[in-house]
Amino acid sequence: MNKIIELKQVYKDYPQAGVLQTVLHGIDLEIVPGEFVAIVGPSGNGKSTLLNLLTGIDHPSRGEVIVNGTALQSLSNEKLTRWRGANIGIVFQFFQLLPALSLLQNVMLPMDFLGILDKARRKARAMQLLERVGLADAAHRLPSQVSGGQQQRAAIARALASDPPLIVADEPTGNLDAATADAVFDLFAHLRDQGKTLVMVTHNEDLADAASRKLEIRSGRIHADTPARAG
Ligand SMILES: Nc1ncnc2c1ncn2[C@@H]1O[C@H](COP(=O)(O)OP(=O)(O)OP(=O)(O)O)[C@@H](O)[C@H]1O
Repeated sequence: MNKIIELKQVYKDYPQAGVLQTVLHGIDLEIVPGEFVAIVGPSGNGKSTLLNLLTGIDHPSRGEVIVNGTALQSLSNEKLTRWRGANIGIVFQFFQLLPALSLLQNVMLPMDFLGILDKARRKARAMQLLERVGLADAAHRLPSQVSGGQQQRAAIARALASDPPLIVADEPTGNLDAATADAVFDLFAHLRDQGKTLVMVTHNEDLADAASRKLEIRSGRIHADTPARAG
């Protein structure tokens, strides 16, 4: 079967107090299109590092990362940025909204960057995405004028703007109250029904249980790789 993500013997070392520490130890992983993967495991065990590698935000010390048929280390930084915009929707805490732009402009940004659609359609699509995450009324506000949870939802809308085949999220419900977390949960279920691939780190057990596959990372290794629901 074709794969959307392939990691081959991926290692990541970081210098810590002048000594090289291995944070990921030879990860082999294949994810096929349409999978909904929850990455779980204790804090500090390499989950975010793994997401950074499979989005090309960081590179492995050794090994290969291939996403949607592209070996990420083969791309220049400039090409990688463009490639990422078209292929991956990212929902990370530090991938923040631009403070000087309204939520609507932030959601339009990936489409502006890639030159997708004409301006009127970009705006209509961005508005539609904001509606989907319950933010139609806040579309013209700046990020500083809405709550952390609303910013998080706007970031999810932005991640979907270029209609990427892959969505990668780090704690997507981390900042959200229960009702909003449920709305995000429904949105992800809808994306799964559309055949999108989702890879997310989550401590939310409901979200992890709704995944089709659960990867447990311990000490930089895949400790368990299981279908999240029986059958
Ligand atoms: N840029 C970096 N430089 C040095 N060490 C780093 C860097 N990024 C991560 N680490 C170290 O790598 C290890 C794994 O970190 P990582 O953030 O991947 O863990 P995590 O499982 O995502 O944790 P959490 O659930 O708390 O987010 C930690 O010991 C961390 O201190």
